[in-house]
Amino acid sequence: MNPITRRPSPEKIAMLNAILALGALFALSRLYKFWSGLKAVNYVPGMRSAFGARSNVGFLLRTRLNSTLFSNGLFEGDTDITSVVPWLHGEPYVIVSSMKMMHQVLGYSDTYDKELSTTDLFGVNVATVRKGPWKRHRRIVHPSFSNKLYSLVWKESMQTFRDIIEAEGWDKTQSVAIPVLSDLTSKCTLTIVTSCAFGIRSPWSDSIAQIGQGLPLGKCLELVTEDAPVRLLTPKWAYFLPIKAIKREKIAGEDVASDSAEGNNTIFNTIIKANMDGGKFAFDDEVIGNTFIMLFAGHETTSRTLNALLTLLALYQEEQEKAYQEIKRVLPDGRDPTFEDFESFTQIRNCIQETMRIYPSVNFIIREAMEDTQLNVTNRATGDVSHTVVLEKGARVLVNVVGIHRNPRHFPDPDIFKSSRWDDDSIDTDAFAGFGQGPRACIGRKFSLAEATCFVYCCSATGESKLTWRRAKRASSGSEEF
Ligand code: HEM
Repeated sequence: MNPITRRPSPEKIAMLNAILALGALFALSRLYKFWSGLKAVNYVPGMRSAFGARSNVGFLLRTRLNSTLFSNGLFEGDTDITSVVPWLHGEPYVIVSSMKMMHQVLGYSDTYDKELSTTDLFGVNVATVRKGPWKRHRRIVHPSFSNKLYSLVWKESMQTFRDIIEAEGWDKTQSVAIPVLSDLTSKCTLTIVTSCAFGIRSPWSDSIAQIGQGLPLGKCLELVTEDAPVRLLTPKWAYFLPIKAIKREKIAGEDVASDSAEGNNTIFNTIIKANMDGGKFAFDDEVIGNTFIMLFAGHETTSRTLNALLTLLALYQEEQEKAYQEIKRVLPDGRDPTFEDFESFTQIRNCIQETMRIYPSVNFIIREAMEDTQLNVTNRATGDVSHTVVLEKGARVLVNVVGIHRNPRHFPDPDIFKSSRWDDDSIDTDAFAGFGQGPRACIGRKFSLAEATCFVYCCSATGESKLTWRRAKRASSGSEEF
């Protein structure tokens, strides 16, 4: 064959050149990304990987980085600092794992602020905005978090548990096997938070056994999104108009300015009331954003905590017994507890806190440096400041909650579930970051503690019941039996 005829055409050569040039450009851009990442963390030693600690692509591909970083919590080395610098996708982070360093980052100073969120699903809200507008947002939501709301949380939690027992037929059987515990806790917390946030009470009609992997979150959100924007955007006088879309029974029947109805203690109603100006609603996106964030901030977090709590109580029978004895002590007459009894359940609260220490449902908290600053780095063995690291404006710091909670300097025998450590005065409770720290700490702390306390009571109140844990027959199914 004539070799000349085998030569690629000029078009092919041009295309090949273009591909090579693009490849070279891409490689250069990744090299630049890596180099600027190293600079951003000021060359703090740590992981150098394809994907960053919070890279969505990394999460999708389930890279080793994402799983090892947060499950181990601690790192090799002499200090409580490390870093992650990705070269393919994601942001570089300095990672801190001690109480002192956490306080520098999350404390009351203007040096650090929230990392700007790229997506605000339902609009700007108190959890995502930066310091400037944050005070206004916090003022919008703060009135909701009162004892009136916590009483409602308590009542709804009790009611939800009664619904579960009836719908699942737990009162007719000696033992209950829960195939996937997270299905139960997730549905439970969603039911409670939608009820307390919006006054929407969904019946526990679908058995969790039938639900399997999928939860009716979509259905709930559908209900919520149907009502909320209409209510928010409709002036009061418009309720009298013969328009079907706004003349819903729910909306038309409610006087949002009145305090008399019990349902008016929902987060939604209180936010609306707090934003009424001379009898008119001060409608805007912020009210929507701030109401919806409660669903997201308050649902999965509490669900994961309940999941871990029940599992740990089942594994540590003596801790479960202590909680049970406390219930009998606080309620000797066998009555159901009310929210007024909440503060008396100190043992249960210790168990919840200890669960959140070992398995925090928010396992890292991120801040961005608003100015050039210095971070005082603590020594792993002594806790003293060993050196300082200079960070430039824009550097991102990840507070490793798991790392702090499992740091033996703060919590001796960190891997052991020991509720009594919270009665020990020598423990520095400021090292607990389960609900965050500083001005941006969780506003829903008491909400979820009340919910979880009530849940533990309800579990023990179904007769002389006992939580036990059995390994699932099929290891891959992840099911737990109680
Ligand atoms: C066990 C359950 C919960 C955990 C572990 C949890 C954890 C946290 C953490 C760690 C923060 C601080 C985030 C940061 O500093 O960047 C936070 C903030 C927040 N949480 Fe929770 N939370 C829980 C339940 C709730 C509930 C039930 C609600 C509402 C109903 C809620 C609403 C919020 C809001 C609005 C913020 C933002 C506060 C602000 O920036 O001013 N959380 N939460």
